[in-house]
Amino acid sequence: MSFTRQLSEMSASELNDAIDDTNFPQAHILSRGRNNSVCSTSSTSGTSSLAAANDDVANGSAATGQSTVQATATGTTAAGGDEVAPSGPVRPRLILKSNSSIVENDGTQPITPMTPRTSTTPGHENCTFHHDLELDHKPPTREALLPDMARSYRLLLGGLGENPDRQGLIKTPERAAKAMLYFTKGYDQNLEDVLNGAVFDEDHDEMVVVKDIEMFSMCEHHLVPFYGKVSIGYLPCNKILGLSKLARIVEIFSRRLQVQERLTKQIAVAVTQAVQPAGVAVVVEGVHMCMVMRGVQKINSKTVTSTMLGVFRDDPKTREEFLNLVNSK
Ligand SMILES: Nc1nc2c(ncn2[C@@H]2O[C@H](COP(=O)(O)OP(=O)(O)OP(=O)(O)O)[C@@H](O)[C@H]2O)c(=O)[nH]1
Ligand SMILES: [Zn+2]
Repeated sequence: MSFTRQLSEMSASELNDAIDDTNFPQAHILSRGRNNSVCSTSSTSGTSSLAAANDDVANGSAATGQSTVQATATGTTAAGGDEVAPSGPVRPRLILKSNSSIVENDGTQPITPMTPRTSTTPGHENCTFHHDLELDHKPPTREALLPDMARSYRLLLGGLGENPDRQGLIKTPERAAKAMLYFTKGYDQNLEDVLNGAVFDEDHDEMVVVKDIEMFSMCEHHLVPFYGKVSIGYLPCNKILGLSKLARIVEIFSRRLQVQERLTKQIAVAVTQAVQPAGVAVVVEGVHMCMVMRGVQKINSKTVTSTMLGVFRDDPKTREEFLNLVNSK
């Protein structure tokens, strides 16, 4: 497997474009699925006709895996319920336009141009992280950040009126710097490495849900933690993901400075990028320490965010099945 674009290299606006592409009617893209799979590439609007005038389906050759889409996106499936007959309507595959390694361009599809990512800052030409935030400062390795960070923490201690040289605090700046590097280690990870090839061909088209994945992240507004749990569901199109990789995807994006909404979206896009399923659903439940330890001090409040793509967005039955599974004890 080779992704030509890393998700972590996509800017925030590119991520949003990717999401939009899968959710809005204007973005319909129809082409034959990979390897003539029964799951076809398409956008996921529930309003469009994806009637691809597929003679293969009409003449019955769909059973041999030659089909594309002949039905609207909605109603082609109901996970855990109505089975899709091999010769019947097939489930549209979710795609990301921005990722040219996923879209099989038949010449009619607009591909978002790639933004050159190489830093022009001297000494930072080979930087591999922070690109998604478009930061100017791109040090060559994360560890190279430590001395500057430790100096900053030392200043901070002084600013608090503390004596950074007293015994208990002597090593605190270095410890704090290392801790902050750990809290943000997701900047150093990318989807392809994390997946480690654990994408398997499997003739399975029922919902896969991994729920209650612990998540620890850092609020980008206050630099204090928010934590909670993530539940991910997807409807495979003949490709499944190693189960642990869903939790690892959560780590990539939670171990950064975040807002919960973006975290939710990035996880959904990453799963899409990994297995091009018929749909992805992500629900994140978070407790924000900036609302607990300070500010409004609402210790029991929880923030719930969700991203529903593909059939999870278009088909209420599929969405309901996912939410029931997530909410069951
Ligand atoms: N949407 C969203 N907001 C967040 C998240 N984490 C923190 N915030 C909010 O970011 C906002 C920052 O608001 P400001 O008024 O600039 O900062 P503040 O004075 O510290 O705000 P208060 O927290 O209300 O005291 C607050 O409303 C936070 O609750 C998040 O993940 N998503
Ligand atoms: Zn906050």
